[in-house]
Amino acid sequence: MTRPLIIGLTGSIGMGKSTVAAMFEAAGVPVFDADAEVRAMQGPGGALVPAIEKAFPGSTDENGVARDKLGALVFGDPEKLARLEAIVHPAVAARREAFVIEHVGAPMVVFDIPLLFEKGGAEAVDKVIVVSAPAETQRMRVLARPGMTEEKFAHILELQVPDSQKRARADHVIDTGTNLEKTEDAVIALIAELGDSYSARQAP
Ligand SMILES: CC(C)(COP(=O)(O)OP(=O)(O)OC[C@H]1O[C@@H](n2cnc3c(N)ncnc32)[C@H](O)[C@@H]1O)[C@@H](O)C(=O)NCCC(=O)NCCS
Ligand SMILES: Nc1ncnc2c1ncn2[C@@H]1O[C@H](COP(=O)(O)OP(=O)(O)OP(=O)(O)O)[C@@H](O)[C@H]1O
Repeated sequence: MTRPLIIGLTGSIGMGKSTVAAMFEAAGVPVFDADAEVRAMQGPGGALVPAIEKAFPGSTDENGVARDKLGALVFGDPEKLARLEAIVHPAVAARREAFVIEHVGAPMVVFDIPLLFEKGGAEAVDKVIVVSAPAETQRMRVLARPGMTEEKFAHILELQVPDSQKRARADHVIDTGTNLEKTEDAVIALIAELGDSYSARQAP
């Protein structure tokens, strides 16, 4: 059986990636949510909790990883962030591979990966979709979130590949600067186009 077409879905903070991923899911495309996998493995009894406690003593409790505490420790300290990534990323990669095997026979699957360009992985997918909106729209969305500050937003942006570069490297860009209906129409049209490319791959 042919492996599904693997689509990497990415975009900078607040660009609407989660919303667009939900649109793919609603259209019947299986979506692997890297962030959700990380949260599950960092949650109560999660597989990564002991290793994270060992590397960052005091960063976990009975509810698993205290993400706000760990975030404050690692964002702003590249060496610590790299140490955390060395624990988290191989585990996510293993879950991703299991997901593909589970969906052999499906025409396509989406990997929702916030840091696809930042952390490598763009070469491990067949197509890259970048979700994007004007910078001012992104800014308004992000600053409206509870607990977000100008400083935190600026710092996260610094850690992320700029939107312009992501757009340039994408196979497809989904614009979320318009309304949800237009974005959904774009998602449906793209699924049809990618489905055609899958059929072509299967042709003898
Ligand atoms: C440090 C943690 C616990 C902080 O969690 P918290 O809920 O406070 O923040 P959240 O995950 O929402 O991240 C906030 C912003 O920072 C960005 N970000 C997260 N991890 C990283 C990273 N390794 N490098 C650059 N940016 C990052 C996110 O994309 C987001 O835009 C968490 O981000 C984490 O475990 N990160 C390491 C694992 C990782 O790389 N995850 C990304 C998906 S695989
Ligand atoms: N056309 C659109 N497409 C997508 N999202 C939209 C659109 N119009 C408005 N929005 C809103 O923008 C916000 C985007 O948030 P979302 O959580 O999807 O972003 P994200 O890129 O996943 O963010 P993060 O990387 O921070 O997790 C949502 O509140 C969503 O309702």
